[in-house]
Amino acid sequence: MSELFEPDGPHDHRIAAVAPEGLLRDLNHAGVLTAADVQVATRVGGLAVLADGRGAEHDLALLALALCVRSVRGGSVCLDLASVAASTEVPDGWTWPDHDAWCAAIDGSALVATGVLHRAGSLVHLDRYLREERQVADDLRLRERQPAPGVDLGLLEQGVIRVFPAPGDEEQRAAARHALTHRTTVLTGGPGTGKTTAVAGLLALVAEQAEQGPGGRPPRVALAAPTGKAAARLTEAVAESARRFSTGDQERVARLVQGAPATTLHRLLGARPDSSVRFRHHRGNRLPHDVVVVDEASMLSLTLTARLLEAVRPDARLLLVGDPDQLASVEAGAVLADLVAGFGEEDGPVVRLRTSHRFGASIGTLAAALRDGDTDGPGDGAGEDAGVLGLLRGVRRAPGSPADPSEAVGFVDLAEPATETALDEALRPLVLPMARAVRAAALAGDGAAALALLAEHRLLCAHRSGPAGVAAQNRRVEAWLAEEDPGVVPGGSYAGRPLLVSRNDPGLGLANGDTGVVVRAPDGSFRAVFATAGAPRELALSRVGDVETMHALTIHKAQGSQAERITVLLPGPESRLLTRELLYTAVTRAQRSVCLVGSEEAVGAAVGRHVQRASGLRERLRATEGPG
Ligand SMILES: Nc1ncnc2c1ncn2[C@@H]1O[C@H](COP(=O)(O)OP(=O)(O)OP(=O)(O)O)[C@@H](O)[C@H]1O
Repeated sequence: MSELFEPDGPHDHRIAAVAPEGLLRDLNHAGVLTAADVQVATRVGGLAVLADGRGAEHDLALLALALCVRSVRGGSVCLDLASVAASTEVPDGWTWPDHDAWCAAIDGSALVATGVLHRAGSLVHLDRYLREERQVADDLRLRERQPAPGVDLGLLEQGVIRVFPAPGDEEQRAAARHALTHRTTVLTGGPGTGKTTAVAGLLALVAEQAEQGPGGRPPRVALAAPTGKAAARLTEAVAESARRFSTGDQERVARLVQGAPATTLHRLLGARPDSSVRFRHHRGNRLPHDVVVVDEASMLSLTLTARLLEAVRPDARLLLVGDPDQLASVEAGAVLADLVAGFGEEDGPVVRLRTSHRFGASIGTLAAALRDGDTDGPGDGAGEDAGVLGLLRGVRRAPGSPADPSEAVGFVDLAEPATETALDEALRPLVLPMARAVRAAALAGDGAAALALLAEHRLLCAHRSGPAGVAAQNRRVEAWLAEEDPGVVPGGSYAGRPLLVSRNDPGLGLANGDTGVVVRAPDGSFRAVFATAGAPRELALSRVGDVETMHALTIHKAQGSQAERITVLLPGPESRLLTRELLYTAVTRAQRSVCLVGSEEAVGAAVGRHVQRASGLRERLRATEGPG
């Protein structure tokens, strides 16, 4: 979903200076198309006409091209002519072209003749995305047709029962059997359903099989994730999950992980300084690994998936792990959700874990209601089947009530629009005690304690700016701290200032998304201590470059991380960032309790706004032979 903008006036930079009269200009002035969308469409349209040698380009074809560019900007892989009308707000009096006339104009255009656009049914693709979509579907289908990897089935069965012995481990046993006996496994499940534990078990079983193989050579394993933070967490989480296993299996996992700690997918594929979409590993120079595991696969874009599939050896095992209901990649594509929908859950590579081993029932119930998009529930809004609002009404707290760690879900219901006073009153008891405790530990010079306290609570916002955004909450918490303690300088650095790393810095050993805190050293100077994989990392403040204050952070940045207690501050219902996926991702960051702060209207708006990313991938995967 692309965001609309409200032009400030005729000189707004998003208004195209030279848009010719007609459809494009109308939609640009209405804030549907940006100047860039219009300029790309008119420039490329002009070039296509020149190459094609016929007359001027048809307005309707240019409109499709501009909307394709807009769709990609909003995360879709293509434009869906059938749904664009329903999902796009247009000015009064605007009418969408007739579907058949639009298709005919596109088909007869120079844009199609020169291969810029491709139409199949109601989907219109830009060339690059069509090629990537076809490649992903073809590579996956080819992998499905490969002979199953050779395994000793007797040894596998013994191993599966040893690693996952309990009756409650059945889903993980099935996942491990699938992953060992297939080239491709798409392992999905909500938070805490034991995906990481299943990965750890799979590694133990692959290692055991290799011990019996020729030469006993250990398998070459790559663990990767789309972001540095998720990769660092994966290394730790796999080792941590293996603690459930016998000593022998723990050692198997430890040997594999120590030899190859998780890395970002970009680094695994071999990032090149000259290109962000081409890598050192590709079809002609495959990755050497026997097993490639990609975690947080909901964040995979179509382009990165295409590059991954062409780099993995055809006979290697590939395991994509993630929760398809979470926010998708910032770039175009919702590949994991497409794989789940396209392959279905029977007989294909998709294996789903359903039982949550982490939450108390209520966070799980709220997450499930959000996933199903159930606002009010089928009944009277109470009891087991209640929808999201029914559940929240049952746990409503008065603004100003303190955090209650015994309650897994809470809801502070604010009238719309929330005033500054109401926000202050609601947030203060939920956020300030922890900020104070972090400051006290930091003043005492206890970096480890300050980091541990910081990890207990996160305040999450949808937006960076605006009254319910991250920047305003950072200012709010700093003002509270400064009121009671003049040592806190709002906007400056002070003991207890929470930090969020905003750029990878391999030189300092910091990854984008790492968290830290400023502490007072024994000599009175300030130092920054970061929670990185392994031991905390302490640095002089002067060496730390790209960091932000983190009394609050965006839900997008929190994806892939967790905290004991989460407070979610909802923006007003009009916010177009507010979607079901966003709220689901926020709620599922909580390990013990979550409190939503906002209006019922905002909750309703989030549940009702389901991100639909247009893509042809699921249809391609459903078809035995792709649609071409
Ligand atoms: N079969 C099981 N029985 C009981 N507890 C389990 C089982 N599998 C995993 N757990 C525990 O449940 C918790 C969540 O497991 P795990 O981290 O593997 O889930 P996940 O799906 O990877 O979660 P995330 O949402 O963090 O990706 C962990 O504390 C783990 O030890």
